[in-house]
Amino acid sequence: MSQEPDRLFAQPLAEVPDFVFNEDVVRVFPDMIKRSVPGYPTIVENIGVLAGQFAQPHTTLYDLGASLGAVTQALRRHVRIDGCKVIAVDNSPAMVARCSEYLHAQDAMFQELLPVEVIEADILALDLQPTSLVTLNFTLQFIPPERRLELLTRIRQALLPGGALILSEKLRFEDAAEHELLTELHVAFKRANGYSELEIAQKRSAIEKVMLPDSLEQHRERLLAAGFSKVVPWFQCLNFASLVALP
Ligand SMILES: C[S@@+](CC[C@H](N)C(=O)[O-])C[C@H]1O[C@@H](n2cnc3c(N)ncnc32)[C@H](O)[C@@H]1O
Ligand SMILES: O=C(O)C(=O)C[C@]1(C(=O)O)C=C[C@@H](O)C=C1
Repeated sequence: MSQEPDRLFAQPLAEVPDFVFNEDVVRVFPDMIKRSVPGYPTIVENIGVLAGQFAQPHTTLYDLGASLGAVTQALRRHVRIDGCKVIAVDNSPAMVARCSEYLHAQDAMFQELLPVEVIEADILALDLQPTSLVTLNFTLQFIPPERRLELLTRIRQALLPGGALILSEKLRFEDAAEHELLTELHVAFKRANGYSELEIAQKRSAIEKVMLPDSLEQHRERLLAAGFSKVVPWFQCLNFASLVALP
C-alpha cells in the first residue's frame, strides 16, 4: 500500500473545502485513516475474524464504502468458507481504481483467496443480492442522515439467517461532558500521531458538513427500526466504535 504521509491540511488554506474522497485523499488514505481513527487496524483485522463466524457457504459478502479495500482484504485473509465471494463497493472513482490495483496485488501474493468484484456505485442505489455479511466500516457517517434508515432496511432485507451487519462509526455522545472529553482525547490521539493544531483544525472544518456522526443510542434505535433483532457493540476506542447487528 501507498506509504505517502498525510499532509493534506498542513498548510494554511484561505478557505477549507468540504472533504471529498478524491485522488489527493486516495494517495494518503492508508496513513490518514490509521493516524485519525483510534483502533482502525484492530477493527479491520477483527472484522475478518468476526466475518468468519457469520459468513455462510455459497453467499456474497459486501464491503460497502470499501475505499482501498482494507476490509475486503481482511475478509479474504480470514474467511475460509466454501463458495463465498466478496463485492467491494465505493462511489469514488479514484478509490475504486486504486482498490482494484491493491486487490490484484493481493491475488498475486496469496493463493486460494475468495474471489472479489469491485464495483463503482452509489450504495444508496445498489441492488443487494442475498448476503450473509455486510460491512459498513466508517461509511454510514458519510450518508445523508435522512437516507440512513432506508439503507439499513435494505441491508436487513438482503441478510440471510445466521448472517450479520458489521457497522463501524465515529460516535457523538448525548451527554455533553462525555462528548467534550472524548473529543479532546481524540484530538490528543491525533497530536500523538504527529498532526499539528492547524491540521487538526482544518480537517475538522473539512468534515463538519459532510461527516455527521450519530450516538450509540441513535444507531441502536435505527438498527432495530430497520428490522435487526440484536445490536452488540464489540469494540470502542475513544469516540470510535464498531457494532454487530443480527437479523
Ligand atoms: C471513511 S471511508 C471508508 C473506509 C473503509 N471502509 C476502510 O475500512 O478502509 C468512506 C468511504 O465511503 C465511500 N462512500 C461515501 N458515500 C458513498 C455512497 N453513497 N456510495 C458508495 N460509497 C460511498 C467514500 O467514497 C469512501 O471511500
Ligand atoms: O474524525 C476525524 O477527525 C477523522 O478524521 C475521521 C475520518 C473517518 O472517520 O472516516 C474522516 C475522514 C477520513 O476518511 C479518515 C478519518
